[in-house]
Amino acid sequence: MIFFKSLTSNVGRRISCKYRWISTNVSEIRIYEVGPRDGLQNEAKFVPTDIKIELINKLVAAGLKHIESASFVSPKWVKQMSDGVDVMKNIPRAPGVNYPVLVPNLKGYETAKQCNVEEVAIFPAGSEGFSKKNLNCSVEEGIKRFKQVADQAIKDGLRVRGYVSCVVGCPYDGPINPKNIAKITEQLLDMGCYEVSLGDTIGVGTAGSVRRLLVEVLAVAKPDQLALHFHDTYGQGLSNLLAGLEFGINTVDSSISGLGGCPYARGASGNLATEDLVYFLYGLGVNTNIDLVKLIEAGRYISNFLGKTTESKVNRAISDRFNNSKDIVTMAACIL
Ligand SMILES: CC(C)(COP(=O)([O-])OP(=O)([O-])OC[C@H]1O[C@@H](n2cnc3c(N)ncnc32)[C@H](O)[C@@H]1OP(=O)([O-])[O-])[C@@H](O)C(=O)NCCC(=O)NCCSC(=O)C[C@@](C)(O)CC(=O)[O-]
Repeated sequence: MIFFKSLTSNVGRRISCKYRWISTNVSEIRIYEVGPRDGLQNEAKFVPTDIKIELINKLVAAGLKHIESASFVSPKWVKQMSDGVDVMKNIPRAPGVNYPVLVPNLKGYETAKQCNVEEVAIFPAGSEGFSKKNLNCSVEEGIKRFKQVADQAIKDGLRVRGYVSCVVGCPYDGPINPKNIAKITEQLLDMGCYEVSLGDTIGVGTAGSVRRLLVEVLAVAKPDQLALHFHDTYGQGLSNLLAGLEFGINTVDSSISGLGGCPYARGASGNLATEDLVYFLYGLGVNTNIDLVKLIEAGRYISNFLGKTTESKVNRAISDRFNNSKDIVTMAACIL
């Protein structure tokens, strides 16, 4: 804890010279797990509903409190998410756990409402090219459509989270001007989103481009209204995260086993792995209240089902060397 505080304040001082920004202390991080949605939506092999539910239960058992569990998008667009209703109706909802879902329009919202969700996420794009490919509309049309969803959800007493995707780069339009992202962030906050998650959808960001982005976005939002959502395509996820933490942002999206990617974002790969994030935060002395051993088991569960090697380096390092859970406990205890 002390080390982390001194790290943030030192880096904060450096940033304040260049960007006139004063860092806040971040001693607790809120993790927003996106594995069951962002993680699975790009998987070619259909994951049966009971496996999705078991994955969510394992993530709850590991201590995660915010788990994006499904999306109610068009099944013609993303077949993997077509069983969202069954997932949401059959998850045993644990007290104190938030199970948000992603919705693209009022039709998806109505389905979400029937499933008794407490939070929905809306997701305009940060670029015209990606908006067209992912939502079949312009950025402006997308904003109008999402405002209808936000208005209705707020009227119904639900929480609304916003995403902006392609915040650094777009596979169709190239580099993105941070001012455009700040404008969309402001529009989402004006609609009533309690938080806006900044998505580096194709994982091209670096600590430098993330800092430039945050300087603009933090002109319209407070750090506690933002979340960081990094894909790890170029291996920059953790360094980008550190750049974001320096600005006092304390909500981070991640995906179990580093699963993830968007079917409509060419070149997108997995999200920052939750196991790597938790290990990294433990190292900084930041409180996560997550059981790393149970998290590793959840990652192994879904990777085994998919027949894939985990994308989490932490999970791989531990799983490669130790094959039974007693050894994993020993190893984890040594690391921490
Ligand atoms: C927005 C649409 C629907 C427009 O798609 P469209 O084809 O323009 O819409 P439409 O209104 O013409 O509808 C086409 C058909 O889909 C149906 N439909 C329409 N809406 C729904 C719905 N909600 N639920 C169920 N069905 C729906 C509708 O009823 C119709 O069925 P038909 O009459 O042909 O039988 C489509 O483009 C879509 O679903 N896009 C979502 C794509 C997606 O899920 N992408 C991945 C998530 S975004 C992401 O991963 C990035 C993020 C958030 O993680 C951040 C980051 O990583 O950086």
